[in-house]
Amino acid sequence: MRPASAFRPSSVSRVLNARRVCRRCLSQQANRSVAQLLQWRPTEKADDVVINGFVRSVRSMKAHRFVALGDGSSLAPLQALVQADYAEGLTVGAAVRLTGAWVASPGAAQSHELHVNKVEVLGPSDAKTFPIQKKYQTPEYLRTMPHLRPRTPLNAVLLKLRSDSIASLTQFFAGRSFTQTHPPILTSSDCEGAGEVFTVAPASDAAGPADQDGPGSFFRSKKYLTVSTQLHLEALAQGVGNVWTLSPVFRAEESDTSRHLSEFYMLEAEMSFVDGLAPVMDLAEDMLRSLSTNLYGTATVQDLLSRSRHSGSDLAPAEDVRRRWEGLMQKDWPRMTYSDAVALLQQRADLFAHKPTWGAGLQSEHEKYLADYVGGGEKPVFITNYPRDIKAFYMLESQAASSNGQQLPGATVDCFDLLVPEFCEIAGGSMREHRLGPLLDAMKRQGIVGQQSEAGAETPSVNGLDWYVDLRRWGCPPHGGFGLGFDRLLSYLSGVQTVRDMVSFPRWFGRCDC
Ligand SMILES: NC(=O)C[C@H](N)C(=O)O
Repeated sequence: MRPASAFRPSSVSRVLNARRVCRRCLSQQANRSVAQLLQWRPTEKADDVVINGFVRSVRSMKAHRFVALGDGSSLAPLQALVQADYAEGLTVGAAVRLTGAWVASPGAAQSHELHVNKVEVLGPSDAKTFPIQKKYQTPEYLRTMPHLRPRTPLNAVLLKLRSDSIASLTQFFAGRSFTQTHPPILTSSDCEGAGEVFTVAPASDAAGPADQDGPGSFFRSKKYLTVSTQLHLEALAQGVGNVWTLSPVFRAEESDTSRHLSEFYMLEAEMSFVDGLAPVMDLAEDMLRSLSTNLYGTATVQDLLSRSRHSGSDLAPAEDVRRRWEGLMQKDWPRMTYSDAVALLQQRADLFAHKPTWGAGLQSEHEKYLADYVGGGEKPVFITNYPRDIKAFYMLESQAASSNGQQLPGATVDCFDLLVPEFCEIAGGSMREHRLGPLLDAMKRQGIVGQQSEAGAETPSVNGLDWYVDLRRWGCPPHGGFGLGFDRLLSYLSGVQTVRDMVSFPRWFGRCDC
């Protein structure tokens, strides 16, 4: 315990010199963050430093209090020393403004601390009922109060990682002259054809699904929340060339897993006049390498990587997460065809619960093996040219026979899944079928073309996708693109084990709390 006099405000006026002017600039900055202040390590005491924040914890000594103050800008809190007689209202959760002297700290846990001479309680908090505590709280418990969870230091750093990532990606695409677009959220069709759409209707149509389709309904036919903006991006790419978006998408999957959400952000890019799959994969690879290289040295990422080990298993060990960043920064990610991948898996069939079979989708145990084995447990891996019959109708049939020589041209499609170690798939893309006839054939094969023609229509009804078919009628160049699960990527890069804890307000099967 230190004597109270050690943090009494100094009234000694000092001669202004250049260094002092600089210090005054920082001390008077109105919106300086805790992170910025923690980086400032002056050798002399700096008076009149003002900081806003929330009280994370209070440790009471006889004559004074140690207050840990956070504002979401860093995992580490700022330590403030407050005389006991100034400390009224300094309770856990309170929003406060503290003014004092910024001085070197004798404690080992921090280089500097604030010796407070003025306390303003701007938003009081009843510490007895405030549910967020400094001690470890399980992710399951914190998920029950998503409105308060952003106040936890980890959630705040994750929000910063998200923001920094968006800034970096925006810069990447602008540097390549991609146009950022806003495709619609309400759509007329299920893009992937997988039937995992939410329908949209006014609350006044609550009478039932029958009311949501037909001339009496709000939109005069059934509408959905988008599952992927790809189809609209294809239309936009015909207007302005290469395009991208970061949009919310919605999937009514009844999967209760750590990797699935009902609402998530998908980064999607579409390239126009592109002759093959390789440039599309190059774009995805360059984008992720640029993102990881740009962000690795930032305070946010270093904060995440230097965190102390949590007592729970809700965060991957920092050294594993560091390896993920390093893997993304490496060049020349392996690319392997699905046929070669299945052949490789079949050699190790003894390892798997599901037998690897050509023509079936890869199970996550297969993807995990491929990511670990082909990518050496570090580099992401592209698996390409999956069988046509397990992929979406819009993918371009491969012109060559399958790489194992056993399948004819057209048995596979020009597509890829991007697998990362531990997490498996984070992105998928393809060349799109840009020719009218083959596209209609694929839609028929997959049962997307409706039974009866709409009155006066020249072609059979294609379940709300007539406009998509139309894009092939007038100047449709070869094109392709990909979609990347943004929240899943951020989970991978932060070490958060479930995507539900990556998103502040997660929605998944059975849960949409506030
Ligand atoms: N833009 C894309 O290629 C993403 C694709 N439509 C998907 O949902 O996986």
